[in-house]
Amino acid sequence: MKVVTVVAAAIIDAEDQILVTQRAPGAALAGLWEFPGGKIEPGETPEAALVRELREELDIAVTPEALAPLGFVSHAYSGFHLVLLLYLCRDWAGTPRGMEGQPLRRVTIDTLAGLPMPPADLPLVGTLRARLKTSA
Ligand SMILES: Nc1nc2c([nH]c(=O)n2[C@@H]2O[C@H](COP(=O)(O)OP(=O)(O)OP(=O)(O)O)[C@@H](O)[C@H]2O)c(=O)[nH]1
Repeated sequence: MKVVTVVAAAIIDAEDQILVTQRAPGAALAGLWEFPGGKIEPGETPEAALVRELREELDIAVTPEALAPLGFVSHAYSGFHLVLLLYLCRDWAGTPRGMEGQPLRRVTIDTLAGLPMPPADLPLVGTLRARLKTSA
C-alpha cells in the first residue's frame, strides 16, 4: 500500500473564519473544498513542507513556530493511504491569494461543516470545531 503524508493548515483569522481552497476541476476530488497544503517532499520536515506549500499556493509567509499541531487523520483512499497532518495557523504575513487559480473562501466553522470536503477531512472539521469552542 502506498502511504502518502500530507500537511495542511487551518488558517484562521481574528473573527475565527477559516480559509479553504477549492480543488481544481479535472483533478482527483475535483471541486471539493480543502485545507491548503500538500505532500511532504523527501528530507523535508512537516513544518517546512507546510511553510513551502502556503507560500506556493497562497503567497503568504508563515514561520514554523506559527504552526500548531491540531490533529491528524489516517484514511484509506482507493489506491493509496493518506496520513493528513492538520496544523492551526493564526499568524501569517501577506494576503492569501490563489496562486494556482484556485478559488478561496473564508468561512465560519458552521459554513465549513456544510461545504463538500474530501472524506478524509470530515473528522478534522469536528476537531477544529472543538478547538474553536475552547479558545473562544
Ligand atoms: N491539501 C490537502 N490535501 C488533502 C486534503 N484532504 C485530502 O484528502 N487531501 C488529499 O491529500 C492529497 C494532497 O495532495 P496535493 O494537494 O499535494 O495533491 P495533488 O492534488 O497534487 O495530488 P496528485 O499530485 O496526486 O494529483 C490529495 O490526494 C488530496 O486529495 C486537505 O484538506 N488538504
